[in-house]
Amino acid sequence: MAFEKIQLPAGGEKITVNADNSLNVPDEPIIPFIEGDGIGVDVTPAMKIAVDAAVAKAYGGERKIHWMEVYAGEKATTIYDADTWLPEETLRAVQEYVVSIKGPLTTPVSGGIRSLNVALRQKLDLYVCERPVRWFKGVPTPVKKPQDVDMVIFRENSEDIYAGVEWKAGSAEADKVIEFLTKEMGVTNIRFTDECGIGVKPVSKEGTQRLVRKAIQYAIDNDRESVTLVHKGNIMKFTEGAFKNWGYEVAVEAFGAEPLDGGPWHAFDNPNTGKRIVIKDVIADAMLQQVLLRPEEYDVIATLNLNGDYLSDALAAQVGGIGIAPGANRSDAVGMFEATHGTAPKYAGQDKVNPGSLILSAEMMLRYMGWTEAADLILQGVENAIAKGEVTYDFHRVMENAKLLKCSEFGEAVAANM
Ligand SMILES: NC(=O)C1=CN([C@@H]2O[C@H](COP(=O)(O)OP(=O)(O)OC[C@H]3O[C@@H](n4cnc5c(N)ncnc54)[C@H](OP(=O)(O)O)[C@@H]3O)[C@@H](O)[C@H]2O)C=CC1
Ligand SMILES: O=C(O)CCC(=O)C(=O)O
Ligand SMILES: [Mg+2]
Repeated sequence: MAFEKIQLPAGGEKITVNADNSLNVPDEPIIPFIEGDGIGVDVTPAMKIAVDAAVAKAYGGERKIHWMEVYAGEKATTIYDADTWLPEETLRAVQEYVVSIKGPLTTPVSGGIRSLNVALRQKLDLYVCERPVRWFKGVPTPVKKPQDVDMVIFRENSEDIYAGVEWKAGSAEADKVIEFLTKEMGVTNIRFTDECGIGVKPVSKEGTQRLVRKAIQYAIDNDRESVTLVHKGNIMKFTEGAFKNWGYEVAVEAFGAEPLDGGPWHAFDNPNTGKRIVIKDVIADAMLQQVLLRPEEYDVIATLNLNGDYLSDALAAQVGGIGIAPGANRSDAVGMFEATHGTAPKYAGQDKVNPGSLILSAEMMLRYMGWTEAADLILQGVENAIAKGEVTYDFHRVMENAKLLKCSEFGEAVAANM
């Protein structure tokens, strides 16, 4: 079906998906992108500069990305109409073209959609939010040994309190739910039943296990030593506690893990390398201090939606901040790559912020497409630019003798340093 507002690029083809969810990536794929609100106008063009340069250098003209702009957020309201934040054809394009990339989107202050970012993930069932956290030499950080931080967060992306099942204090709906809980479910410990907001936290076995399975498979494929299930199961027994139990269960049933020293930790041998992979769990508050004090003990992390949101920004700070923290939202085949940071409105349009987060998200995208040579060049470009002290304001303000670059100039520096 044709699109109404989305313009197809002059050339290029669709990426397609095989029955086993592997991708067929043509030499000239069409990649949809959402520019993003706020600093999206700054970081998205800088990302495209770096990616186009990496692809050109890696494949000498034999491969090329054809970018196709699709709309969401404030830009969609100007292209479609004032109430259209997430057009149906954007969802269709992202699904049909399989691999896409997006800038940050503002959560509208009013209107039906709670968060466009969350809505995109839920509508496309992008249930894995993968956020790798590693340090690049030369990046200023608040910790003494940032090189010890090398973790990959697998954040469950479709459930938990992000499902948005909640009712405003004083509404008829909230009152009705409170009445049901107190009168029919025997709940006696809602402290103040008047003017009380109510939220529901759904966490399912299927939702948990499909996420944990991906995290363990990642550990196998990438020769990682451990997968840590992060939860607050001591307090939220039937949601976060169940996440932990179902996580161990999938390790046993799908990967043959066995209890380690009587449990609860488990382990199994990586079928590719023969090395042991440990499955362990840590309670979420303790985890926030563990990753600061003993980061070398943590590798792949599998966690619920809200814990993953907190943990990914906290860990990003340890390696330089969210200006350089990348991410991917994935279903079994569809991948939408996006920065960890938001729209940083006070910097919008100033060509100032760090595009590193979106550039490194594009690096994940290229690797997902199997274009590893181009992905490696992106890493090289980022590493070399930073090592030379060519950085944006966020790093510059805490570095000595560095050269202050604009956002677009950092994109060009990545391209020049491959
Ligand atoms: N996935 C998404 O699209 C996300 C969207 N959002 C949305 O973004 C909006 C703003 O959220 P907010 O909480 O302010 O968080 P932001 O991530 O937008 O900004 C917080 C601070 O982080 C720093 N920062 C963010 N991005 C960069 C960058 N590229 N380079 C350097 N520094 C950066 C800035 O710090 P400093 O001021 O110290 O320089 C900035 O003020 C909200 O509407 C929120 O809902 C939020 C998170 C994710
Ligand atoms: O959608 C939002 O506004 C916030 C999303 C977010 O914080 C994240 O994805 O890390
Ligand atoms: Mg966040």
